[in-house]
Amino acid sequence: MIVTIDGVAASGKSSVASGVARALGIPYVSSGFLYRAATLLALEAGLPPSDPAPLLALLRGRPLRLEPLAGGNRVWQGERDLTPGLHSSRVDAGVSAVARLPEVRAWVDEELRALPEPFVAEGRDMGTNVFPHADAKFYLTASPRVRAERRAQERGEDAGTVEAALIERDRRDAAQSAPAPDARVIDTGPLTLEGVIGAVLAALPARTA
Ligand SMILES: Nc1ncnc2c1ncn2[C@@H]1O[C@H](COP(=O)(O)OP(=O)(O)O)[C@@H](O)[C@H]1O
Ligand SMILES: Nc1ccn([C@@H]2O[C@H](COP(=O)(O)OP(=O)(O)O)[C@@H](O)[C@H]2O)c(=O)n1
Repeated sequence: MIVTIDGVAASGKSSVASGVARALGIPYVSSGFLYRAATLLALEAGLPPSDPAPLLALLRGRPLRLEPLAGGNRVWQGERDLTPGLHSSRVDAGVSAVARLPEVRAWVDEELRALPEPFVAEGRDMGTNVFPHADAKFYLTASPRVRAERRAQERGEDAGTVEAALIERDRRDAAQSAPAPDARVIDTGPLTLEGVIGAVLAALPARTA
């Protein structure tokens, strides 16, 4: 059984996916962590985002492992835990360019499709491209201002600066981010986190919930 939760940046995907997964007693999978990990490694190695070959060689030479824990995902490269470095402003700013590369998308898709069911998968194209046959699909939205205020509070940053960066990342991600035609779209703006998790759980087909 697969439930997909896609949406724009900071719309609540990982918090909602985690809450839904806990309620169902299954793991959740953050596809963005793999894009972020690839970006971190590219930045560390000084690789240009326009050239996928050296990055793919690096990813295949020292494979990454996504650990889909219910409370929060982790990404490992051998014994090194990459997770603490995945949410810096530097990775935020570079990730869309890396995620645009078809070779990197194929690598992420392959990693995700190898994971054992059941799980809740969150990202941008889980319901459209990676798991089109998912049992239930959701797409989360909220205004840039609401999302910026939430993320600024989480990171202790200025809401105006965060909002500008979110709008720019939405623009760069537009090509790889769209609701599946059969996804239920939820505006999380007027809802609490618990409210969104409840709405998702209430909309699951009987055999899934
Ligand atoms: N409906 C909501 N109401 C209030 N805060 C929320 C809601 N959904 C998410 N948040 C908060 O917004 C922030 C961003 O959520 P997150 O799950 O990281 O989003 P995403 O995975 O889409 O980037 C977190 O601090 C989270 O607790
Ligand atoms: N399925 C996915 C997931 C993420 N991504 C890319 O990875 C970036 C980081 O994703 P994320 O889900 O961790 O980001 P947030 O929305 O949590 O800020 C996005 O801005 C996209 O560029 C993607 O292209 N496709």
